[in-house]
Amino acid sequence: VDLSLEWLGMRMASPLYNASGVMCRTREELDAVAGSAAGALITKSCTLTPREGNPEPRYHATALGSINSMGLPNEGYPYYFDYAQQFDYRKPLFVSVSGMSLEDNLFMLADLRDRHLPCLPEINLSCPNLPGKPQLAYDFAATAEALEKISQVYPGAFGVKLPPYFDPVHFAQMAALLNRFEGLRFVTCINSVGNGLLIDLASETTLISPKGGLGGLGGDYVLPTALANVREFARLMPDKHVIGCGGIKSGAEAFMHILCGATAVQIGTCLHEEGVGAFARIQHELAELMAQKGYQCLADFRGRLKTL
Ligand SMILES: C=Cc1c(C(=O)O)[nH]c(=O)[nH]c1=O
Repeated sequence: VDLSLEWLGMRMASPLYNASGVMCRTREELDAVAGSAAGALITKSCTLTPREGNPEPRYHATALGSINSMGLPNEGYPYYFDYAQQFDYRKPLFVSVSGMSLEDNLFMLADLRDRHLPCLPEINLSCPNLPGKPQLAYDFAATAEALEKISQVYPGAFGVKLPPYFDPVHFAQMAALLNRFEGLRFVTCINSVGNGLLIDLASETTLISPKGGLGGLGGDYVLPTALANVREFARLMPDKHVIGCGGIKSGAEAFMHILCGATAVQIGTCLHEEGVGAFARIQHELAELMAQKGYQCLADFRGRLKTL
């Protein structure tokens, strides 16, 4: 069974890598992912200057997934761009960019452009946890304006991290918008399902502190929404790649994301809870499942979900 893939001029030995935000804030974490069975790695979304993030507790895992309101804690963009400068590129590296404003994004992307590095930017349009800041990608006009400016500043291939959408009209509107941008070569679906609320029954208290306990959901809670977003955007944007993210904890969910059309898949909550060993485990499970089904490679089943 062959788990390798080639896309946008990059080769990956495995379709699995980390979701931005998990196991990627420090050099040590990034090196751990780079040294694991992961097929690629991506950095924590960065801002112009370092950020502490929201008050703790700001992450909590349950049997069904996770809730987080980290608040974009990161070392500042030079830290990650310097990491990208010294990286050996034995596997693809992506840098996640999530400026606090369009100007900040344009500034960081111009710096990245001028470094002429092999890494690709994944521009985060969907952070749900900045108090007072709505998710950009839920404002279609603002998203169009941002992508116009980004395309003018950044000539290379780039991707965007999208929030989940929940309405066929929104899938269609967003896809039509994104299809206008040639340089936009991939979308990562989905970011956490924003502003959920989890409660500790015994103490009658929220599980996390920021925003009155509201946070982005990951894990089993979000798999159906993630699969729907992957399938819809893969269908509506046949010339772009869709990276699947959301609810992957075994070979089965990785298979489902690829069946929906995902080129590669990112692991968040499961990686946070299990550690980098999750990559080899899930990869093995995926290979087993493919062998049982008689598939030799990912292209044998990618995007082949059948409907009734
Ligand atoms: C970049 C901020 C994000 C964060 C965060 O740092 O709070 N959490 C998420 O689930 N998704 C994000 O995009």
